Amino acid sequence: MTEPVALFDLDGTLVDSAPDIHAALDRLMARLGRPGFARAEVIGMIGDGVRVLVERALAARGLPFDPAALESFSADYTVRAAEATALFPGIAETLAGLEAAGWRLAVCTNKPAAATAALLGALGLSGRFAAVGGGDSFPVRKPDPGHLLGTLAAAGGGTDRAVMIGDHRNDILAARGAGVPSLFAGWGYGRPEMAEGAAAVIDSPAALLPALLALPLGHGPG
Ligand SMILES: O=C(O)COP(=O)(O)O
Ligand SMILES: [Mg+2]
Repeated sequence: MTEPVALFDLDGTLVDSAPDIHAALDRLMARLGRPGFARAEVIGMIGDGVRVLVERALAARGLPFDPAALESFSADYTVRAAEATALFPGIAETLAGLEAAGWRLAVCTNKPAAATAALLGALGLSGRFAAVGGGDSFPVRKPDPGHLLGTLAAAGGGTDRAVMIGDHRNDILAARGAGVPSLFAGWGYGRPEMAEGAAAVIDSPAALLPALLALPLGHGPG
């Protein structure tokens, strides 16, 4: 039997990345001669991938979508994604605890693969994950279950022994579509109503490890 797989969302679940996303959006706005944003506005724009993020930011400043702005944001953000971004407190212990319990770890994020790889590398997490599925790794992305299923397959796992942990409606919907249970990361960027359909809402990373280990994920390896 394959090992259980924990599929983690990235932004707002493993890492507090809003400061660097915010800074990169403000730099884009400065280049366009527009004012920057408040942190809460930026947090409300995160979750549907970089194209939608830039689209929302431009729209908030009365500007139409522009592929050049998207390219400009992406080039800047990818090399500066880890300036202020860190794991949420308690996440490192959660990952270590899962590994010690024989779980495989994976990342399923709508953040593009290049920025994801740069960020995980800067945080010293490269190699900790059996698979990393970015927002442009597959033809589809969350909430499409194909993103989760593709990441899970790359991690060598099966839907009978996997769980998705995420802070956005898209994470919960992708899991439901894939037939995988999900836990809602209450410490993240999503609004409480986005948890609908999750097996449970977890309030802090410290509470995540016991919740994961208590899940009935088929029969254990031994
Ligand atoms: O890039 C986004 O919009 C969100 O990324 P996430 O899927 O890791 O939360
Ligand atoms: Mg997220």
